[in-house]
Amino acid sequence: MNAPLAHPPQPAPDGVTPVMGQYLAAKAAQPDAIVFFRMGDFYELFFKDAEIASALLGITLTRRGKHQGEDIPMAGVPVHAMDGYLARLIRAGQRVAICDQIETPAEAKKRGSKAIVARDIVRVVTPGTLTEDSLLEARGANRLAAVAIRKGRAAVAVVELSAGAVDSVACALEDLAATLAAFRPSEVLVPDKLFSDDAVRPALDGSGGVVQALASAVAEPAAARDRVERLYGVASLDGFGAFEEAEVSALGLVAAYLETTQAGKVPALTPPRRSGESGFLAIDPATRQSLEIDRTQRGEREGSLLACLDRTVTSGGARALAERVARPLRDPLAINEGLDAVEWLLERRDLRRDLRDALRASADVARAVSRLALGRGGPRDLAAIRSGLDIAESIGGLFVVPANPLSAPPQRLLGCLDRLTLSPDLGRLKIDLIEGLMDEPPHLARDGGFVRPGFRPELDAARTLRDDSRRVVADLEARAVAESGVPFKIKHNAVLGYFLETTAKHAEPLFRAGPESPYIHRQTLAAQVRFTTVELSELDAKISQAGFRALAMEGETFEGWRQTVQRLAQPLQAVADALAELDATSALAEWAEEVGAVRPTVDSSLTFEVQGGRHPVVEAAVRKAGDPFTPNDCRLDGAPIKGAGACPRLSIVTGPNMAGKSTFLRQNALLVILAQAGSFVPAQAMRLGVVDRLFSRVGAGDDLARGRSTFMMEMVETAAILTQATPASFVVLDEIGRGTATYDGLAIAWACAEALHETNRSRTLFATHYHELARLEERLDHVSNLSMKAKEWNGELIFLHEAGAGAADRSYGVQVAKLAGVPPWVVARARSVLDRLEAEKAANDKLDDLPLFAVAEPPPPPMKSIMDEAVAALDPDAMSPREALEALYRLKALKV
Ligand SMILES: Nc1ncnc2c1ncn2[C@@H]1O[C@H](COP(=O)(O)OP(=O)(O)OP(=O)(O)O)[C@@H](O)[C@H]1O
Repeated sequence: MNAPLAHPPQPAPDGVTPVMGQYLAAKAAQPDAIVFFRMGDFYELFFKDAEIASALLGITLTRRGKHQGEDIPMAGVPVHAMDGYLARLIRAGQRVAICDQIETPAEAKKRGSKAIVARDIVRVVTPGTLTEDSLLEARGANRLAAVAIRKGRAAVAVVELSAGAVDSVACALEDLAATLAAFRPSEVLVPDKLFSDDAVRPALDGSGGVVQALASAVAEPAAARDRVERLYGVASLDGFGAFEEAEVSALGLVAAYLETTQAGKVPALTPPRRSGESGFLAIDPATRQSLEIDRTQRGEREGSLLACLDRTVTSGGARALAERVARPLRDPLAINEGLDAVEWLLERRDLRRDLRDALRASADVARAVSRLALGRGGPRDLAAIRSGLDIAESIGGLFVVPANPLSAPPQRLLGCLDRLTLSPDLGRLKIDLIEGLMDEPPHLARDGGFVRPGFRPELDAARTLRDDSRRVVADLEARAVAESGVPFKIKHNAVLGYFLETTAKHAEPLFRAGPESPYIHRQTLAAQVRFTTVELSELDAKISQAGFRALAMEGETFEGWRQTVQRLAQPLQAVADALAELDATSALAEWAEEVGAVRPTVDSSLTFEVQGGRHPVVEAAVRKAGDPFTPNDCRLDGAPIKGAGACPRLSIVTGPNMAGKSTFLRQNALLVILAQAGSFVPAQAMRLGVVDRLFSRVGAGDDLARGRSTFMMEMVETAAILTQATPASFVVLDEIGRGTATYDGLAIAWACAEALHETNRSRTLFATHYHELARLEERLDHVSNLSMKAKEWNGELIFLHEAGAGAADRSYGVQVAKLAGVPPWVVARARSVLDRLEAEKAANDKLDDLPLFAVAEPPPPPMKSIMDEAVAALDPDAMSPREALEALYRLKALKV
C-alpha cells in the first residue's frame, strides 16, 4: 500500500534509544534548524532547540532521559497549536524542520513487533517559504530572494512560494541594492563567498530579509542550471529565455533551497519572469525608507503611501498594488497602458462598483493553488478556487463589448479579460467543484465530510450504511435498557469502539448472570463497567468499515481534484493574476476619484512639471484634523535650455522650520512614484519625463544598529547618489550636511549641490537651512531658489505652506521653539543670543572671502557613464557569439 520509505529507520547507535537515534539523524540532516519531532499528539524539541524555543515561546523546559550521561532538555508543543508557535519562531528569525511520523503505528507493527514508527523531515519552514494563511500576512507578499554575481554582473532571483510567482532580474552591481529592496524579501540567499563582500553587504542589509549563506558551489552555473531544470521539469532552461550566468546562479540557489526546505515536493511555479533593471524605476533602500513607500520609518504599513492609496477589496489585489507601487516602471509606453486602464475604469463608475462587488466575494486563489500543489492544501482551498473561477466568469459578463470601438476597454483590461476566459479544462474543474464540493467545506481533508451527497453514488452508499448502523446503535441502547433493566449508555472510543456503559453497582447483576448473559464484559474502570453484545460489535465493525470506506473515497476524490489543480496550476495562477490586476486597477481608479487625482502626462523628456501638487499622506492627515492642505507647483527640467522661462534643473528650497519643506520635497518624489506606477496623481496637472533612478535623503538619521555615526551615514548615502544619479534621475535632498559643524556642513552641502547640477545633471530639490546656498542661483545656470512662505503677525509666526520664488532670509527657529512650548525665559534668552550673533555676523561677514566661494574649483573629473562602464566590463575574447549578442542587447537597453 505505502510506497517504500525513503529513509527506513536505521538501527540506533549503541546506548541510544531507537527513537533518540531517529531524532539525532533528523537533527544531523538539518543542524541549523529547530527540529519539531512528532511524538503522537505533540511535537517535541530536544537539547539546545528545547532551550531556544522555551526562551522564545515561553513554554516549559523539562528533562527526560539521559544522553551520554547528561539529562536531555525537552519542551513540547501540541500538534493542533503548532501554527501559532511556528509563526513566533519564524518571526524571531529561526528556521524550523518538521520531522513527522510518516506511517501509522499499525504499519510499523507489520515490519516487526519492535519496529518504531518511521519519521522523516517533511519540510523546513523558513521566513521566505511560508504558505499557510495563518503564517502569512494576507495583503503582503512573502518572498524568498537569492543574489549572485558573475562576470561583473549581479542578479536577483525571487520566488513567492505562496503564489507560485518567480522573477529574475539581472543588473549592474551598483543597482543590486535597489533591485533587491524593490522585492522586500523576507529571506535572502547568498553564496557564502559573497556574504561579507563589501559590494553585496549593503544590499543584503538594506533588503530587510533574513540572510542565509549557502555553499558557493551551489551557485556554480552548471550545477545551478541542472537544479533549475529539475525544478521546472524541463530539459533546457533556454525555452524560458536567454539567461545571464548570474541569473542562472541565483535561480540555482533558489532551486537548491526549495529542494531541501520542501523535502523534494515540487511547487507549482510560473516560469521566471525576466526583467532587466532598465524596466523599472530604481529606488534604493534608503530612499524607500525616507519616502515611506510601503512602510513608515517605524516599519508600519499604516501611514505609508501604500496604505493611504489602498482601496483594494481582495488580498491578491492588495499584493498586486503593493508590487506596482514598490516597482514603478520606466517605459513610458507601459506606464501609459496602465494609466489607460485606470482612466477607463475611473470614467465608468457603475461598472467599477459592480466589478468591485464581484471581486469582494473571491477568495485567495493564488495561495490556495500553491498550497494544494505542495500537498498542504485542504477542501477549503478547493472552495477558494471554485469561487475564483465562478467570479472570473461573472466578471467577463460585466464587460459587455460596446458597439463603439472607441469606448472598448484598453489593452491591459482586455488582457485581464482574456485570462479570465476559462479554458475547457478550467470550466470542467469549476463544474466538478460546484457539483461535488460542499458549500462550506472543512479545513482538513483528513476527517472527510466535504463531498456533496449525490456526487459519488458509492460514497453515498457507504455513508448510508454507516449512518443507518449508527441509528441502529442508538436504538440498541433503548432495547438493552428495556431487556436488562440496567441503565446503559452507549459510548464510543478509539480503543473499544462502541460499548455499553453503566455504573459498578448496576453491573453487579450482569456478572452474576453467568455465561448465558448476552452482555459480554469488556472493561472495568473505577466507577464504570463496560460491556458489549454480539450485535453491537457486529454493528461496530460495519460502521467502522463503512466509515473507513467513505473516508477513503473522499480522500480519493480530494486527491483527484488536487492533482487536477496541480496540472492546471499555471492557467489557475493566470486567473488569479487577472483578478488581482483588475482589483488593483479599479482600486486606483476609486482612489483617484475620491481624492481628485489627475492623469499625469508621461513621456521620455527630462521634464518635471507639477501644478497644484499635494502630498497624499500629509494631505489625508491634515484634512482629518480639519485643516486645508496647500497645493504647490514645482517645475524642473534636466534639459540644458537657458534663457527666460527656462525651468531650473536644481531648486534650493529654504524656509522656516515647520514651513513644509520636507513635505514639498517628498510630495514631488511621491508623485514620480505614483505616475510611474501607472497611477493618477494628486495634482491639478503633471507632466513627467520618466525618471530612471529616484533618490531621497534626509540629513542625519541615526543608524546606531549598524554602528555608523549619524553624519557618516548621511555621507555614505550622499556618496551613493553622487556616483549613481544620471540626467534622467530625480533627487530630493533634505538638509544634507546638517549633522556636522556649521561650516563643514555648509561646504559639503554647497559641493553636493554643485556636483548634482554640473556633473550628475539630475533634476534636484535641495532643502536647506544654510541660506548661503541661495547664492548658487547667481553662479550656476540652472539653479533657482524656492522658499516656503511664512509671515509674522503680532509677533506670531504663521505658516502659509506655500512654495514661492526667492530665498528665505531666516529660519525662525526661535519662534518655532516658542510654538513648541519651550519655556518663555529660555526663548527670551535664545532671542537675545540670536540678536548678538546676527549683529556680529553682519559686522564681519566674510563669506565671500572664503575659498569655498571665491576660488574656482577644478572641474569635476568626468563621471564615467553607465554605458562606458558596461562596455569596459565586456571581455570579447571570453565571449561566445551568443553571449556577445546578449551583451549587445543589454547595451541597447541601457541606451534607451
Ligand atoms: N502644503 C501644506 N499644506 C498644509 N499643511 C502642510 C503643508 N506642508 C506641510 N504642512 C504641515 O506642516 C508640518 C511641517 O511640515 P514639514 O515637516 O514639511 O516642515 P519643514 O519645513 O520640513 O520643517 P523642518 O525644517 O523643521 O524640518 C506638516 O507636518 C504638516 O502638518
